[in-house]
Amino acid sequence: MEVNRRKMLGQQYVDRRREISTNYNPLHPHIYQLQDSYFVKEFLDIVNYAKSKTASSEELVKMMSIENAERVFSFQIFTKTFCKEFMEEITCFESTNLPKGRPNTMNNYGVLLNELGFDEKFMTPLRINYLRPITRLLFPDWGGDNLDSHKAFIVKYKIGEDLALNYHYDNAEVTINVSLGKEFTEGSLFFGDMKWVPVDETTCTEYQHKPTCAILHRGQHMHGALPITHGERYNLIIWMRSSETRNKMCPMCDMKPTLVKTVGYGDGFTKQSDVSLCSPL
Ligand SMILES: O=C(O)CCC(=O)C(=O)O
Ligand SMILES: [Fe+2]
Repeated sequence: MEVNRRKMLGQQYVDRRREISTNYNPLHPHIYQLQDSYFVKEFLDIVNYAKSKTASSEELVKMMSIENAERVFSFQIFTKTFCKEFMEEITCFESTNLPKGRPNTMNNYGVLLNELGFDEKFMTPLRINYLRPITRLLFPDWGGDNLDSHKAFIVKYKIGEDLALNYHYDNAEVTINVSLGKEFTEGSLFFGDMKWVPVDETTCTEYQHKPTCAILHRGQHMHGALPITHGERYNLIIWMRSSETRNKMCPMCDMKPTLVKTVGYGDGFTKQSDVSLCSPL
């Protein structure tokens, strides 16, 4: 039953990807290919430092903001121009009648970026060449040095549509969450504790997103998004996965996964494009 559902989801992805690549005319074709010029200098400095032979996590975090929640770090990543063009691209795609898979069962809006064609030349080099040197130092215990796949998507909150996101953990070892804009009030992220800590023993802290900035956290660190009270909020979310870590235990059901072949990265369980039978969010 679950195997068939998985196969059907895989086929739906292939069909949507084909239909979108045939019929969608990108508004800003250049942004589908990652370039250094999309990043602010401070972020490139962080990456260069992280790549250096003598880099240490202690020195690396001094180049970032350390947030109130444990092991949550923030830094500016993209330029304003890039964020604007990226959001214009998403808005342009949203306005079409082309098919759209939604990021997960918690979001009714938003866009899966692999369907739009952002994986090969944008998200994959971003993960390998820029983010992994950082996660290698900050999250070695969560497969930070071998995050070998990802699921990248846009979440969107707007008055009259989705306003907030329930308290949850991600189907990820490490998550990066980038605020793209547009203009919004409220809508802070809140962090509790790791998922195995009872809720009544948890104290939450808030983080107010700032457009162009990224927040990096462990996927199993419980969090949610408070309602926006005005405007529109778009965020780029990349759930980064380590097959080595999750092949031993599925982060969603805490059991050893049973694998079934799929297309694309699936849920990131092996390097051979297989997917677990565990249900994602
Ligand atoms: O809305 C946000 O900033 C958080 C989104 C999130 O946590 C998720 O999609 O997993
Ligand atoms: Fe999340």
